[in-house]
Amino acid sequence: MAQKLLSNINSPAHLKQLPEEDLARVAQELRAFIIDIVAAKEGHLGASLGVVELTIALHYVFNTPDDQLVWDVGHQAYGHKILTGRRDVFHTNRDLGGISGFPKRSESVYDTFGTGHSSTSISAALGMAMASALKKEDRKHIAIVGDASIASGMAFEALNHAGVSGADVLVILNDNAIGIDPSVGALKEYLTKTKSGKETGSDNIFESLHLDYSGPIDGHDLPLLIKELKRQKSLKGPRLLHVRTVKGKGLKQAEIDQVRYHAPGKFDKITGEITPSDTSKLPPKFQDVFGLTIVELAKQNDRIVGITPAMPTGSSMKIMMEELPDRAFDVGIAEQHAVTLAAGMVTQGLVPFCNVYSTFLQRAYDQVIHDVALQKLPVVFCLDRAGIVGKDGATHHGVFDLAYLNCIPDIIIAAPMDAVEMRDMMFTASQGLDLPIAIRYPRGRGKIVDWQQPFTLMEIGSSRLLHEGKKIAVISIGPIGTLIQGVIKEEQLSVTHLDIRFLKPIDTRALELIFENYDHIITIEDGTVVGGLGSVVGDLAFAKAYQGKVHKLGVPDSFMEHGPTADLHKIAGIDKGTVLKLIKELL
Ligand SMILES: Cc1ncc(C[n+]2csc(CCOP(=O)(O)OP(=O)(O)O)c2C)c(N)n1
Ligand SMILES: CC(=O)[C@@H](O)[C@H](O)COP(=O)(O)O
Ligand SMILES: [Mg+2]
Repeated sequence: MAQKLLSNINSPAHLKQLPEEDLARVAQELRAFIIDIVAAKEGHLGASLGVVELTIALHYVFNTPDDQLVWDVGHQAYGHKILTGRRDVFHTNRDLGGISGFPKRSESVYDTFGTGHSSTSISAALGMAMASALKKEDRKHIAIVGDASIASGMAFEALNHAGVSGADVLVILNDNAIGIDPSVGALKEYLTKTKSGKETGSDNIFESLHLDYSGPIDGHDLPLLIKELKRQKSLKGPRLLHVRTVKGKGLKQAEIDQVRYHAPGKFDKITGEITPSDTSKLPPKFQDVFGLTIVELAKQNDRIVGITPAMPTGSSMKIMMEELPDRAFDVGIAEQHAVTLAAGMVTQGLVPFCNVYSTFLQRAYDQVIHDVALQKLPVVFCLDRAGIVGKDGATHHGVFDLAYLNCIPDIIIAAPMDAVEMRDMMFTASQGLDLPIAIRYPRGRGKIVDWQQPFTLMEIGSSRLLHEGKKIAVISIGPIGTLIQGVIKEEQLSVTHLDIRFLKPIDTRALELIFENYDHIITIEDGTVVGGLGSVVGDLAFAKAYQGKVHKLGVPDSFMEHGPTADLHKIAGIDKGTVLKLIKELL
């Protein structure tokens, strides 16, 4: 589609110069532009398509960036980026060195608050509004939050405070009745029932929280949106505008299959069809190893249950939700609740597998310590997307878990090298442990095709010696060990390789043997080098007065940007080239 209008919009000021009648055309062009680029470059599609009109109306009515827009999660902000001076670089979205897929303060003054994790926008906008009030500045603060994200505890905490704050904050609830997967919970039903102004027959939940509620209104009706936003602009105080939109709006397939088109990968920009790829002969994704294995285990042990906070598709918990619907639960974007719910279940004799993306477990840190580890409740945490995740970038890399879990007493920390080990770890955990366990594994596929081997019970804290050599011992944790195996084999290196498997309890006997027999130890992990495997081995080496040298390879002490995972591994120095170079230098 010709970008007649969009090609002249380099900032919201240009948008504002257009007559209101032209905005529908801008919406068409903006949608086409997003589809064009995301079809080829991948990324988050559905959410951005759904807020095209809302984005245009917000920048048309409000005086951005002086008036501050705070996007929740930020995966819907593509239109916002394109209208705020990033149209010509939008094709670099999520590339190494390109723009981020999420709002980022260092990228633009229009990105008022960095995001990626959900449910932060109301707190942030409220903070800005309170600061403006104290500074006696007259500007508007607007949080745009989705129906799944507003159901999270943090969003509720902010709403509860906003209602009594007196602050000039507008919360726009972008209600499309879906998260990545269908939204869950009573609030979803409440929002669906809310027909106009106040829900008939009962108090409006937002008004009960002292927010001035308006809506719901059609979020694709531009004239109506503009009229309502102008009215909102003239108001003051905490208020909430309920807007109904359709996720994927404007691309038929994306509207029909909203889960798939949340982030569909490459697709045909004309037909909308997702580019087919034959994955049948590939090794499975780790998430599917989880999803298929938990069903297998749960069929043998009726005490096993599954919990996911809003990621049934991404974690493959949906396999269990389909096969054993009474025993697998999507609790919504509620990581803290998911963890303590699991803890509660353990007290009653269940064996909950609580599957949380590594990066999102950060939000439930206190629950892991206070509700689980402190009480020695054997919750089985399956931490998906551990390590560098690629194009989602700094907000989503699961690189801190080894470090943040390792300092907690009474928790077992495991990382399988491959799918077979992962199955065995899950099996071992399902047999009943007396401590909680975290099993971390990365985004993407492993290397083993024939992975559904009979289960083997593992000894907790035991490592696996994979190769014996001289002078140098490489200690790996997780699937990065496969890379080490490959390097040793291809280059016929005479080095020792230990798959440590458990960071806690660590195999001190195996490590002591290494301290006694090798001049150099290389630790390698897909996680931060500060506090992870390298630190643990380094500390133990020091305590044992090891005379050799410990070389720690891992993600450096800085936030990793976005880009293809392989490129980021190189930048972090956990790639084949770096390992080989180091070994050759040491040999
Ligand atoms: C704390 C946290 N948990 C989980 C996610 C993963 N996640 C990203 S978007 C999303 C759904 C958001 O749904 P909603 O707020 O309704 O926005 P929509 O996608 O419908 O626009 C989820 C669960 C996240 N980003 N942050
Ligand atoms: C925006 C968000 O948080 C999710 O959509 C995330 O990008 C999912 O990551 P995966 O693609 O690894 O499931
Ligand atoms: Mg939604």
